Amino acid sequence: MSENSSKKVIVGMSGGVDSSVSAYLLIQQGYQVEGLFMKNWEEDDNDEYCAAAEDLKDAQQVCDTLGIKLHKVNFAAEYWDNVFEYFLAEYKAGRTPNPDIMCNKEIKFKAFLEFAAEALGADYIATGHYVQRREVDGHWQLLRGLDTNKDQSYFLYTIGEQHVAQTLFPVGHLEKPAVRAIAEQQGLITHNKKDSTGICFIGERKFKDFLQKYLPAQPGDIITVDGEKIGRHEGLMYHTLGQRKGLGIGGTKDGGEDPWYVVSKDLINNQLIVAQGHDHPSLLSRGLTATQLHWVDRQGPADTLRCTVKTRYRQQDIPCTLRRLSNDHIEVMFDEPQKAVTPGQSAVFYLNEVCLGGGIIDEALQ
Ligand SMILES: Nc1ncnc2c1ncn2[C@@H]1O[C@H](COP(=O)(O)OP(=O)(O)OP(=O)(O)O)[C@@H](O)[C@H]1O
Repeated sequence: MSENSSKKVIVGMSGGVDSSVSAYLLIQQGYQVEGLFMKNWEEDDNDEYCAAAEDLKDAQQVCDTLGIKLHKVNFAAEYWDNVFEYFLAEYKAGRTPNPDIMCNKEIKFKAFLEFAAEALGADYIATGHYVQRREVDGHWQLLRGLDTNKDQSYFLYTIGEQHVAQTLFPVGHLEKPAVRAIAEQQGLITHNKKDSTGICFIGERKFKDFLQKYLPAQPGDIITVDGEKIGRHEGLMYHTLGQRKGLGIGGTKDGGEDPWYVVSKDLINNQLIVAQGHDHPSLLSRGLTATQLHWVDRQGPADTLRCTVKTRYRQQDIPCTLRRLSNDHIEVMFDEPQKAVTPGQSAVFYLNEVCLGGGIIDEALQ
């Protein structure tokens, strides 16, 4: 009998392939495995989008195939209060939030973890995230997933060492095609299910219509960096910095047909500020400041640190120097200027494979 057989693991079953294979691998490793499906969003009666019911059906079928129990829980109230309200408030403040990061912090590694430990007696929880963990001198580190294409550490930087210690990531050392192959071999119906996209738990809705249901749009002017009015926008919240498409404006007589890019938002005057050409200097930042910091080791760097940063998911690592301005405020200077550094998005720091933590971008430094 392996020592794992005395440990109970609750796997977050999303109805996707990664969590299906995670549950299978944990069973292979000898753990006592049960699944937990969360519902975090209540659809309207007339909502055409109801993927949650499909996902639950798939999760149940996978658990039946694997011969494990599936529990269900509803965290829609927690999601609304701690993720969705924040998401709306950030949009209102002219920023571009990342609700998936907040969802991991408040739901998967808080509500879910507490429920699994307290109500279901879990020793560990497990998820199908593509990240890894390692214990060094009695401290748990969060590492990037082996599959560089799928690495999800960017979304998990808010989780502290104690959460890493309590969580197993069974697919983090695998490449996605290998995960699908295992699912197929094991006859799991999720083996060819498409990867989820869209906002976590809200899904792939028409984003503009969805946001409009909650925040009234305020149309205003589109102004060039030189102060010339060149069009109208339907609402600042529909635009993000560095965005190229959808401005509804063509070229100008002296700028040729080069496309326009959003370089900033003037909240006071409700103006969208744009510049022409993808390499316009207004699109570039030398660095950023960030707040709402979370460090996996809970301490973070003492003063200054040479490391790398990602200012959005799937970005190449940017070499940088991080300097602490105060306990919850840092300045980060890039070795090379970067495009479209966006307030509200997260800056996540790495030392080689180790995800150190991160914060919310407050200001892009020009
Ligand atoms: N509704 C849910 N109930 C329980 N756990 C969930 C749920 N949604 C996501 N999770 C957990 O969080 C992990 C990461 O979720 P994400 O939405 O990023 O999906 P993913 O990477 O496509 O994984 P999967 O293929 O398992 O859906 C999942 O693998 C699963 O363990």
